[in-house]
Amino acid sequence: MAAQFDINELHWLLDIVQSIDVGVVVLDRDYRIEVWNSFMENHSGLSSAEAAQRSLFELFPEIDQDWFSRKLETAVLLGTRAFTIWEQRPYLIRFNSYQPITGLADAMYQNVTIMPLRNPRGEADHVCLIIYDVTGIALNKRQLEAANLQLREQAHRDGMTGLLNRRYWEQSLEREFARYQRYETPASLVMFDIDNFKPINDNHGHQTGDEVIREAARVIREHARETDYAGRYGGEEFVLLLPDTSLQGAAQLAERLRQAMERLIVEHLEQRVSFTISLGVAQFSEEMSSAFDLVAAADSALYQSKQAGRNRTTLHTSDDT
Ligand SMILES: Nc1nc2c(ncn2[C@@H]2O[C@H](COP(=O)(O)OP(=O)(O)OP(=O)(O)O)[C@@H](O)[C@H]2O)c(=O)[nH]1
Repeated sequence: MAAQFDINELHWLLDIVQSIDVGVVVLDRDYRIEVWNSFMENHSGLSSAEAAQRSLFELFPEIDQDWFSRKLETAVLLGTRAFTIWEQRPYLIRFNSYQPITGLADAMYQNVTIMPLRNPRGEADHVCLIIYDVTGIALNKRQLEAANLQLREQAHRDGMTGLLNRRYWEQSLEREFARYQRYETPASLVMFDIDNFKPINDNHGHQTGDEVIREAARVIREHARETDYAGRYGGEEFVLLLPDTSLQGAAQLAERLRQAMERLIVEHLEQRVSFTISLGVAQFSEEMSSAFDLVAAADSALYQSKQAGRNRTTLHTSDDT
């Protein structure tokens, strides 16, 4: 009677293992498959008869054999469970993901438990793998991370132009100044302001004025390097901080910017507007005690450009201070 009960129990357990929504695989010590439940059948397209006695590594060459066998052998040696998680490796076996809404994941993300199985003599002569589909969790986390990154990025940007906003740009300036003080790496600043911008607004309207500002920002982006810090400093005032750049290098870039802006025709709401900019260029120097001394130096050079008739570049030299 008791034996009959045990067999029933075994049947139930087998039924449960067959139908649960996680992958169950049993391997012998040569990595040949002995148990392959219906989750594994459904996702791999291989019936348990087709998988039986086949080597896991032959059937799924995408498995990193060195890494996986090291993990599994350690679990057997220590007689404890081991785990692999999607954050370290997205999956053990590449299964297509059928996440209905997202369409973001081609492959199923998996967590895997590796569990040594002992025979009645206490020897771990088989290993059970339990494979969890964690695609939903992984995607949620990835989307959240991407959204947070985007939010952080947005918090650093000026909404109209996409350039760095003044607050973040000033933080970058202070970091660059600290680097200069520590390692004496040169850095220069190009600061410019659109000439006679008020009449552009007055004659063509505020929206066209905005478009001019956006176009000027686009030109800066075209000329700046990845490592430069291009920011909108005020209404129609822009800053371009150039790490590892001498005054002369910055002056060349300033002239290229000036000429590019001068050539530009902004077409907006059936209006065609051209404009010029006045620029000031300065570099970090020994006598500067704060990062903002660089802004003051470039600003005073910019002021000289305005005084001298606009549409020109002025370099700040130490004599000016
Ligand atoms: N359309 C638009 N106008 C802005 C924005 N921010 C500032 N302004 C305007 O820009 C104009 C700047 O004018 P001013 O500082 O007098 O300088 P300017 O007319 O460019 O003359 P100079 O700088 O001396 O060549 C002001 O009329 C501001 O209202 C903005 O985001 N959009």
